Amino acid sequence: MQLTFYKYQGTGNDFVMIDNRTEFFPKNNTKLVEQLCDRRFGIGADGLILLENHPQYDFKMVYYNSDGNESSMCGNGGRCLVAFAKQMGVIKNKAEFEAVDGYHYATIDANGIVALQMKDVDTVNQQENYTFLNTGSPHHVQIVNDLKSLDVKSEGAKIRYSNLYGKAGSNVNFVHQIENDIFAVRTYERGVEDETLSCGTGVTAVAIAMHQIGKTNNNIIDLNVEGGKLKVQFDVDNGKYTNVFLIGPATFVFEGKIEINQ
Ligand SMILES: N[C@@H](CCC[C@H](N)C(=O)O)C(=O)O
Repeated sequence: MQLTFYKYQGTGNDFVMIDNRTEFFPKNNTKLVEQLCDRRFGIGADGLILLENHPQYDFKMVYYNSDGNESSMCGNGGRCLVAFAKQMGVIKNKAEFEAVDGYHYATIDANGIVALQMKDVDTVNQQENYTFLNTGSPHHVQIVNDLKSLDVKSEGAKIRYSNLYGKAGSNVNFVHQIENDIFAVRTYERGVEDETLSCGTGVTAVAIAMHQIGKTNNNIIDLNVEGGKLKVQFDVDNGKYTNVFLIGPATFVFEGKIEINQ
């Protein structure tokens, strides 16, 4: 059977998009998702996303990591899915959708900049050398001295598989402060098991963590990632972060057809 796919990227975090409103896609076929995401034997991507119908909202998001497993929220994927839904004619300039972590609202402007509302955060676990929080996905956030030369894959894997996070593991973000409200971030992603060029829930976690530990007092924060630039803004009251928005480009790359055996 031939599968039509669309490839998107958000600051270099790339995704295979599939319009599954007719529910044709074999959702439990882990091997198939893994193969479609494979950069040598498939299309190549950090994750795969299904656009599905929703009874109440504009659409539903189903997200898989490149290892083929369905996972927790993907911020860049959510932003790319909004752009894809626009391309498919499902939405115009704003969207309401459901993802694994609940309801999301988003807007998309004429330049393809997507502002995606992320879940509220009211628990930030601050430790001496790191901060842990969940922004839809679990994130370890750690400030490092030499971000440029850090071996993110091996240092990230050590933390991801450490006793700290048990079987579920965590994504791991390494951070360097550039200015009061500007941070550089490199992320090791669980489920990709490598560094990716950007992680949306990751930079959201970094922005909130840096505010919570007093590295910045701004509520609009710039995040420089390997694949580009993102912005996170939020309201904060007594340690509770609300109206959290992840803002940045979501870009269509190409579309195609691929032969699959189910
Ligand atoms: N790339 C994502 C995060 C995707 C989920 C993550 N790999 C996990 O399994 O926790 C993002 O942009 O947020």
